[in-house]
Amino acid sequence: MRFLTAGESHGPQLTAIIEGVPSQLPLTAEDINEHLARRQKGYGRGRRMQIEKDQVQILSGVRHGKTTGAPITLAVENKDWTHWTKIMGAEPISEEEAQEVKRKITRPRPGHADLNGAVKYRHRDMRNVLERSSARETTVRVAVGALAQVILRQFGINMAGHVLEIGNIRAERKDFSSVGELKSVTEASEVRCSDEEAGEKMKEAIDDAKKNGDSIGGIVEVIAENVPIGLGSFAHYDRKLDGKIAQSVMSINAFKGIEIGLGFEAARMLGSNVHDEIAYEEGRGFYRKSNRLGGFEGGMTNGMPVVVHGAMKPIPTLYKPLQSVDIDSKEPFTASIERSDSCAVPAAAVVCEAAVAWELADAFLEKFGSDTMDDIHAAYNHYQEEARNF
Ligand SMILES: Cc1cc2nc3c(=O)[nH]c(=O)nc-3n(C[C@H](O)[C@H](O)[C@H](O)COP(=O)(O)O)c2cc1C
Ligand SMILES: C=C(O[C@@H]1CC(C(=O)O)=C[C@@H](OP(=O)(O)O)[C@H]1O)C(=O)O
Repeated sequence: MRFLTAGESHGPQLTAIIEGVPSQLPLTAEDINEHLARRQKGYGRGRRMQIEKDQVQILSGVRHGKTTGAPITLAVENKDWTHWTKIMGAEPISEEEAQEVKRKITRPRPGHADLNGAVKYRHRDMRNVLERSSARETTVRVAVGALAQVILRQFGINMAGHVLEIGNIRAERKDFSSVGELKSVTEASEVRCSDEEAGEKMKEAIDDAKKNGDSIGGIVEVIAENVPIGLGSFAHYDRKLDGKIAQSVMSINAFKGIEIGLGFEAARMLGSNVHDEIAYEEGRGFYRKSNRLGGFEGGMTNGMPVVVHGAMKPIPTLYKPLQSVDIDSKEPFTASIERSDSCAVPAAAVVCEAAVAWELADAFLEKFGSDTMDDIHAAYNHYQEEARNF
């Protein structure tokens, strides 16, 4: 599969075109809206989330609730667009009108794409950069990830994304018997954290940051269970699935790090405490007694749950302004802002889940075929039987 997204933060809509989705997959807008609503929630978000009510429109590739195998178009409206039609319209306008509508953005915000994008594309109005580099785009990436999860669920692969850390507040690890259980607990929490006590402290940390005009980041975790052995390949660098997941997660706005399993911690430990010993049981086949490596060896899944961590930096737009330099006057200034999230880590957990879901679903279809669901089920069942009896 492949997909492209298009759309600006304050333009009319965000759009995704997804190619390579098999036919006969049951798919409804509700399957996607559920995830869009999850992304909008979470403690620490700014006023924009009160304006938007993200709902997908399925504009092609689905008929009477089932995919046809043709490219699928998903669109999500920006409700805020009504306030921006003049500023963001596609029709040409004169210099005077441009002055009237809104002055050019010439003050780059540290931590954003503004300055690099302006130099690269030679824009003197940095709105041309910030509109597309905004994390508003993650809306439609979540829509694409929701579709990927519909595919995965057909094969019993369940996923959850949740918050492990906000600033220096860390959640206590709890044992859940299933990803579904983890998901229901975390969705009930405003910070999407399974540890109630830590969750309250996380909210306080977000409040403190906000009160001080600051922002705060954190770490999210995504878990996928019932993933078959052998998605991805050791055979070539660009087929290694852990590498593809890393690219996808790092492409999320404000993500500065990714770990699979123990991740960076593995580098500080001895080998005997890192590697997952192999066991065998008649009827079940090979399995591991532990899952420190997060379900990956040799760029391939090993049948254990896939465990991915992503680190999000604090939101760059601060009410406590940072120093910058105007690109026209070359004068220093301290940035002022109208609105911003103070923490978007709970929302980012949903985005990270979508990124991992896409890569897993793509690798799944690469292994089991991608034309029509019946054929994929047959290939999957045959392979799983072989793997159990290997
Ligand atoms: C869900 C989500 C919401 C975000 N909201 C904001 C925001 O309100 N204000 C802001 O300055 N940055 C926000 N960001 C982060 C910026 O989009 C991001 O830092 C910026 O585009 C620069 O990209 P980089 O941090 O990946 O280098 C958000 C990120 C995510 C994932
Ligand atoms: C719109 C979303 O996030 C936006 C991401 C964002 C940024 O700079 O990345 C800045 C803010 O937008 P605005 O400047 O319009 O308030 C966030 O609200 C969203 O997540 O749907």
